[in-house]
Amino acid sequence: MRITRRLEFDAGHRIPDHASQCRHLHGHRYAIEITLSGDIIDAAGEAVNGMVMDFGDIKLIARTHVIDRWDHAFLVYRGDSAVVDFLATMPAHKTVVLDTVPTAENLASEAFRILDSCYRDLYGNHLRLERVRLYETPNCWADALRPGE
Ligand SMILES: Nc1nc2c(c(=O)[nH]1)N=C([C@H](O)[C@H](O)COP(=O)(O)OP(=O)(O)OP(=O)(O)O)CN2
Ligand SMILES: [Zn+2]
Repeated sequence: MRITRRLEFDAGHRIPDHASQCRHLHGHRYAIEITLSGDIIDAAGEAVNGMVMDFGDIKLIARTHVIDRWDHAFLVYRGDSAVVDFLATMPAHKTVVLDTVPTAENLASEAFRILDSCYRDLYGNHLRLERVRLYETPNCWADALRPGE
């Protein structure tokens, strides 16, 4: 069984080498869809009975490890020194420095990398993260899958 939880957040970014508009500082209303697979838990009387994982718990983990860190932050590539240095001049600015340029593909990969170990098989139902889909705009998205799949 596969289940998916969608969350949204706002963030700024730029793609420094982009040939067109995306090299400028701008922002998006991002959406992230987290897909988990696992067996349906058969545990009468337990809060999770009949679920793969409680959607509320999927959200809580995603918020703790990704969403609350990225929401209303500027996502900047470590090598984009002009922007890294500029943001450092702003006291207490919410900046997330990444090892890759903040494309939809790289953000989806980074979210997958962070979240993979966060969704743990606590009920023996073979729970695992299957996919992180990251929408940069309603029309543009990237899917990060487990390596080799
Ligand atoms: N493969 C990728 N291509 C582009 C990315 C990306 O992350 N991966 N990112 C951008 C820009 O960040 C841009 O903000 C989005 O691109 P754009 O094509 O302009 O999307 P829009 O939704 O704004 O375009 P509409 O035509 O208005 O739908 C560029 N490319
Ligand atoms: Zn963009």
